Amino acid sequence: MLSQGSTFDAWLASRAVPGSKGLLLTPGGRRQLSFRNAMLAFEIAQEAAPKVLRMVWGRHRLRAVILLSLNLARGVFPALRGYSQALIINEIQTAFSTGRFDMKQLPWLLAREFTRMTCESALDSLINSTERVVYNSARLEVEYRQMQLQLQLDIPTLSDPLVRDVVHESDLFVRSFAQSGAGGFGLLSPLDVVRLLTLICEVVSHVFIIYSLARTSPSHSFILLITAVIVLFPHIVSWLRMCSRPDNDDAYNPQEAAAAAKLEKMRNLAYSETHRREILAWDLAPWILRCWDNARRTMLGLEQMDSDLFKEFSFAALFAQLQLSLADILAVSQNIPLLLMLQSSGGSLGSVALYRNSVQGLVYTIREFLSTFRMLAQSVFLMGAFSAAMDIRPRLRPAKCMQVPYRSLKKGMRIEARNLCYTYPGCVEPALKGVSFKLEPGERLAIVGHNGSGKSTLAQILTRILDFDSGELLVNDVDIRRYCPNEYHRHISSIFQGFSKFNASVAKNVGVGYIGNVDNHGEIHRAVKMAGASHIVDSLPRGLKTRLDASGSDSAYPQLSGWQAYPSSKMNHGLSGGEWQHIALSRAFMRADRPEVNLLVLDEPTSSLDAHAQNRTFDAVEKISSGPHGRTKTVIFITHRLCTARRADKIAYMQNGTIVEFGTHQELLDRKGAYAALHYASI
Ligand SMILES: Nc1ncnc2c1ncn2[C@@H]1O[C@H](COP(=O)(O)OP(=O)(O)OP(=O)(O)O)[C@@H](O)[C@H]1O
Repeated sequence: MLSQGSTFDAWLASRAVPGSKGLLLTPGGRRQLSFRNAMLAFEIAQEAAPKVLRMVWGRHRLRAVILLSLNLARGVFPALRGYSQALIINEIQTAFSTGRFDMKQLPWLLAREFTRMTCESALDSLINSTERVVYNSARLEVEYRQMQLQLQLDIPTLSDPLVRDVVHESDLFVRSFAQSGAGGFGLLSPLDVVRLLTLICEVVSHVFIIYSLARTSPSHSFILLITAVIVLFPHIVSWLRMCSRPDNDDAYNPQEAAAAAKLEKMRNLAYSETHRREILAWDLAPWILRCWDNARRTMLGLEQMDSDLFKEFSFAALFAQLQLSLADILAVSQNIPLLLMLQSSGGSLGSVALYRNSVQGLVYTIREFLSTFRMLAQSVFLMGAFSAAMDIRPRLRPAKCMQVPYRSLKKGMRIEARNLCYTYPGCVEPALKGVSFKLEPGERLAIVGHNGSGKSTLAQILTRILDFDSGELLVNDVDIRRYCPNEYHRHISSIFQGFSKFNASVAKNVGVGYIGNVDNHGEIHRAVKMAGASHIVDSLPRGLKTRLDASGSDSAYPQLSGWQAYPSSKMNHGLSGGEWQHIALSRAFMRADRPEVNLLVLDEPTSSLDAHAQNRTFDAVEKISSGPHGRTKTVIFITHRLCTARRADKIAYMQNGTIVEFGTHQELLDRKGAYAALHYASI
């Protein structure tokens, strides 16, 4: 759940597309430079910055202080460099103008310059090594927190699009922590504020030098005025240019925002491995490319330029010409202060060189400062997202005061559902309507019904993957909402309809079913055997070590001539649908027979298996869920095959999101209702 604090509100407000009602910038979209956004950034920084900086700087407090001090010191060095070099030039000039070449001062000045250079290099390398430690530990901290967040978010929490967006931008914030502003995505982390301080220091020292030099001239006010124009003009021009032509990748109006969303969708589709087969089989490539092209054109403003060619061309050309002319005038005018200074009594070649060096340094530093500042301003919004994301509480996790420890029953799990209702987010029609049933520990329940009748939804609610909207679900006579999902999951083994396939070895694919035994090949072999999959594993080239191809592509393509051969040991092996189902069953069996597991939930576990394999699987389930003294686990399975349903103690027949018939196979047949009709139709 998102805690709606002021950081979150300000972050959300910053994403609003100007002039649209409720349209938001795509996650990661750059915010416009405006007064409103500046205020929002300030609001976010006020609340989030101390929190984030405390989090990341806490790891190396002393080093962080050293880093800050060294960076401030570094800011003075460019001015010192100019000053030291000016003294050397002056000494040489004096020698030439007086004709006395003893130059006693020169070795001393050169030694001083050499010392300065050595100190600067030493300082730079000290800063780099300190920066590496501080940045990397900060990076580790934020990356760890982001991973932790990502792993604890449950499906109901992630079904909120705002949560997904805030997590996305939070992830971008984490990526901005690549060392020393090299963010990789043109992002800067808040730690790069240090760079701003260095640049401010540089500006101050250059200004000080220029002022000191100009002071000696009678026309110092004029020199300072011209210098200010020379220094500030390029920045004013580039600012004006930026205002007239904002960055093309940013969506600042509703059409661009819609295009950005479409662009993202098409890009995801093009890169998706999951959809690759359909894209090829249905020849979707031209359509994807066309949609992408249209969206990209809108984003880049190319359509508008095409239709408004003359206006765009003339404006751009005029602007560029104007800029060039003014730049020429300024280049010439740079010499005016130099001439004035040379005329004054204190004017010397050294001071002229120093002035030039400082003016150029100032122009460069201000440019650096502005671009760093602009990037940092964007990172403030990402920092807001990170800070808001860290406060997300997974919806399924109960508040501490509500939590109850799970207590196992010997014979399995007692489950009682009372009037459960659930509607998927964004849907109107409920998927579950007033579902009620009761299961005693150790009982086996088969859920049957037509497609879309709510069977899988019910399975996900029973396994606490989804929450329900209303009603009650008691597990061992306790409200399921009072159990911590992690703890509850320890007592369940499940297979879902669209089970996971990993691009990993067979051993890993099976072993993750009980992570404590992920490397225990003995246990993995046992689970594989229980699932009747030994013959599949034995037929693979490297047995349990064979890497599987989850994308469904055929790994046995012939090597194209001229292409570097990929070692066959690294090639992933494809499996058939039924073979994958055996792997998924083995995974579920990794934990199914553990004593702490009280419930097995199997959603169509044998849908791709042949009749023999299906019977063997249900025999295995029966064996796993029974001990020498009777049943030990409750079993719930979903099936479309009524011959397997009759193996259960009870059958729930679902229709339109609710259980319309509930009882034993015989009771339901005697009732002569929907189940009986389906049963007779299937034989
Ligand atoms: N993620 C989802 N978002 C929105 N609606 C969904 C989602 N998943 C399922 N539904 C809808 O909920 C209803 C119940 O779906 P459910 O998957 O539970 O049916 P089912 O009985 O398991 O179907 P099947 O036998 O085809 O697997 C359907 O109307 C379906 O369209």
